[in-house]
Amino acid sequence: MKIKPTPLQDCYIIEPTIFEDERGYFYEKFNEQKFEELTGMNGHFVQDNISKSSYGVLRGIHLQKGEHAQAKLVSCLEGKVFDVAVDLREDSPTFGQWFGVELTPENKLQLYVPRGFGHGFSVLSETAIFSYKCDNFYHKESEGSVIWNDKDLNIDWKLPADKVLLSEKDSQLPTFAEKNF
Ligand SMILES: Cc1cn([C@H]2C[C@H](O)[C@@H](COP(=O)(O)OP(=O)(O)O[C@H]3O[C@@H](C)C(=O)[C@@H](O)[C@H]3O)O2)c(=O)[nH]c1=O
Repeated sequence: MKIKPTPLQDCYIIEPTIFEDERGYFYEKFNEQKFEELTGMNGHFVQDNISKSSYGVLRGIHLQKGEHAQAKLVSCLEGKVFDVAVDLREDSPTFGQWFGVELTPENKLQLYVPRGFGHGFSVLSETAIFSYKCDNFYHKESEGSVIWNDKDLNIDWKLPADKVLLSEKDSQLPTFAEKNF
């Protein structure tokens, strides 16, 4: 397992070590001990989520606030997504900055999105199955959010704007300046 830093503090790309032989391949998708050694972050995750989405779907930008804050370790099991993390920690040197990476089953990359970050992804393939671990439980009342097309964040979601498909909830989120995080 290799850890690559991103421009955002505490946010990492995780690249697995692949063992190939005549049968196919093997890799450790997650190893709590190695993850903690390499990142210095909490590797104890308590909830695993899966979502399936069609081309153009954009989920985000979401986080959980306060004592229900969640770090996420995210990957794509089928298709292709553009995954985005936004540093929403006001005391962070990278506050207000975003980072995006393509995740696919072929590149096998995972993104570690720390607590206090907003997270979202866009679907670039016909369908995509998205998988993520969370280090704190879902708590609906603690949801925070930023609208996907916020002018200050100016995120390039790699999708034509007229193809973007949002949930009812995600089409009415506050702006970055409104600070719902
Ligand atoms: C996130 C979540 C949702 N749900 C339920 C609530 C709702 O009825 C249904 C769909 O929820 P949402 O519309 O919020 O799902 P979705 O828009 O996919 O929300 C997710 O987006 C990505 C970007 C994230 O980062 C995640 O943390 C999460 O916020 O699933 C749970 O039961 N547990 C959960 O952990």
